[in-house]
Amino acid sequence: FSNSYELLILLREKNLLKNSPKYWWPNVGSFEVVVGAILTQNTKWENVQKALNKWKIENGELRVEVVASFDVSYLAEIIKPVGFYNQKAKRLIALSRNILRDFGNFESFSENVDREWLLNQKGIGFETADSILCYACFREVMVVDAYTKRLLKKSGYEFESYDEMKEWCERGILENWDKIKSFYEDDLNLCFARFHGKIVEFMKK
Ligand SMILES: Cn1cnc2c(N)nc[n+](C)c21
Repeated sequence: FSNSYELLILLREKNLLKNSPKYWWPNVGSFEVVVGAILTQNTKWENVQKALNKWKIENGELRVEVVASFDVSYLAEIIKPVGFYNQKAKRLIALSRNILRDFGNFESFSENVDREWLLNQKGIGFETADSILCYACFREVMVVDAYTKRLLKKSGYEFESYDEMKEWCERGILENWDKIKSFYEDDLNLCFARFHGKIVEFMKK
């Protein structure tokens, strides 16, 4: 493939998201995605699901107001399966408090947050910030991760930086946006959400 549009076409034929939620990440558009994006750092997704399921059994749906009120030891106990649980608990509580301080609630955060604000939060780097923007805030931005890097490297592409790889992934598709729109029946096509999900599922096989 010579650009990301052609890569998307190749991946689409493999029907990689048939067992996944519509936009791949479970509960897109929710605060749960923000939590999952932090929890999944340096661990397997299965561990994140374990921690989230345990959490929801005890506390019901994840809400930013509730996390902001947790003490670190209580949250660390719940998220133990993901590793680095004290650090992640501290960061999730601080992030939740900053969301309430700067935006008032999750809905306003989802509409108004930008990458800079996220990158200023402790424990949020490029991949976590872009995951939150894409899957929690419905922004058409591409998430690139170790799977993306490996796939592109295998196909002969080398990049100097995260942002250069992200730009390559976005450019090819944006240049063919009119064709893309015809693929997806609904308006909210979150193309990059599916594209990233397909790459991860392809590389996990
Ligand atoms: C949402 N999400 C984040 N990281 C994931 C992964 N590695 N594998 C599968 N899923 C669904 C994931």
